[in-house]
Amino acid sequence: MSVTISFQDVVKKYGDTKVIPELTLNIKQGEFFTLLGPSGCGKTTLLRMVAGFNSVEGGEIRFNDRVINQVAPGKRNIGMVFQNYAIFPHLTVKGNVAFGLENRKVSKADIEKKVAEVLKVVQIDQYKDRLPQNLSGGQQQRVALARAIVIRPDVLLMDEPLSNLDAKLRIEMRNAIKEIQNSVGITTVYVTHDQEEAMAVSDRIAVMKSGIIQHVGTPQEIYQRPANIFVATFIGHTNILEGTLTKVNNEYRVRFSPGYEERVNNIKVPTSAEVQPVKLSVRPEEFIISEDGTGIKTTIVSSIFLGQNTHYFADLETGLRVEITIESTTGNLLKPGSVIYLKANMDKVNVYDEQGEMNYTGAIGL
Ligand SMILES: Nc1ncnc2c1ncn2[C@@H]1O[C@H](COP(=O)(O)OP(=O)(O)OP(=O)(O)O)[C@@H](O)[C@H]1O
Repeated sequence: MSVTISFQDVVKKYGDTKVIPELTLNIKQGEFFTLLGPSGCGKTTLLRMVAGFNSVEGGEIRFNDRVINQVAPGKRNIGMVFQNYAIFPHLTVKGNVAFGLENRKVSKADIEKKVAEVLKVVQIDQYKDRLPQNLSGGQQQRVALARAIVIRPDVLLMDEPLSNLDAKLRIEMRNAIKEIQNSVGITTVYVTHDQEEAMAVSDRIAVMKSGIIQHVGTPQEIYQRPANIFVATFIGHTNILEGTLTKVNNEYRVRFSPGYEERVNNIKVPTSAEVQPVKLSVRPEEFIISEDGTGIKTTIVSSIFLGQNTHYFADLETGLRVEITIESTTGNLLKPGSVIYLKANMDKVNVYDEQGEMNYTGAIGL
């Protein structure tokens, strides 16, 4: 049976170093939950704590209501998939998948039935008698996944399962993993440092930095309203511009510096300051070329034609280089040296305090 996983003030120390300080997080039953963050932020450490391979130095980890801090790894009913597959080279596909069940003393007839079922789910039943060396990387990863889910675990843990595959296969396999997880409904914790992969597979994502969760949300929430500038720049591309936020008659206006001023909706500011410096996050696709000579003055530096869109690099008068994505037209590309004026789609702009720690902007009709 699939379970909820909750972390309450969980601490991990290696020697005297706290790599995870007091982490609190709740993962829902059946959810596909991803830990995402740069190398060394503590994703694998946290996953290994759930698996029971790492000790817990403080707080509690629960499966449903049961505290599992002291439960041995073999008693947690967990399925695991790693980057290096870790399948047995001397066993056939069927033998690999049956292994966990044989260890659990399941009857022969039951093993046959369960293995056949799972091989169908992961779509490798036609290779059931092959040895792993005669399978592609993607097929081997399917075997690893089959082996993890055949025992009907309460929790499925995956640590960078796709990083050994080439780019095309990664996309194919991430779709397969998402579909398989959906069909079996096991609570899944997935670790990756690849933000695009995280967005593609997850119900929710926790973005981590230095052992601390920066933002937990759906892929849309995290992309559209990142909690702070670290998250905004880690997820997709964005431009961070300087500006000021002014309150006039209960209405907020943003001024890009240098640039122009425009009204913003959905702003919540904890201070009563009427004018304050802010940081503005504008994704490349949220710039609009202004036709009336007002806006943020920029000079085109270079362009990359990507088919449907053209990506430009341009310099502001301050020297700050920004990225702009514009739908390609059949006309000419903007040439290096061309001066254009930019405005931003204000509904999609994120307004942060001066430190970039707090997002003042509210939800976008999610
Ligand atoms: N056994 C250990 N002893 C001491 N420090 C460790 C140990 N394992 C990990 N660390 C440290 O803990 C921190 C978190 O490491 P962890 O492997 O969890 O990061 P990660 O986010 O999974 O990184 P990556 O994406 O590179 O795998 C790092 O600073 C790492 O150097």
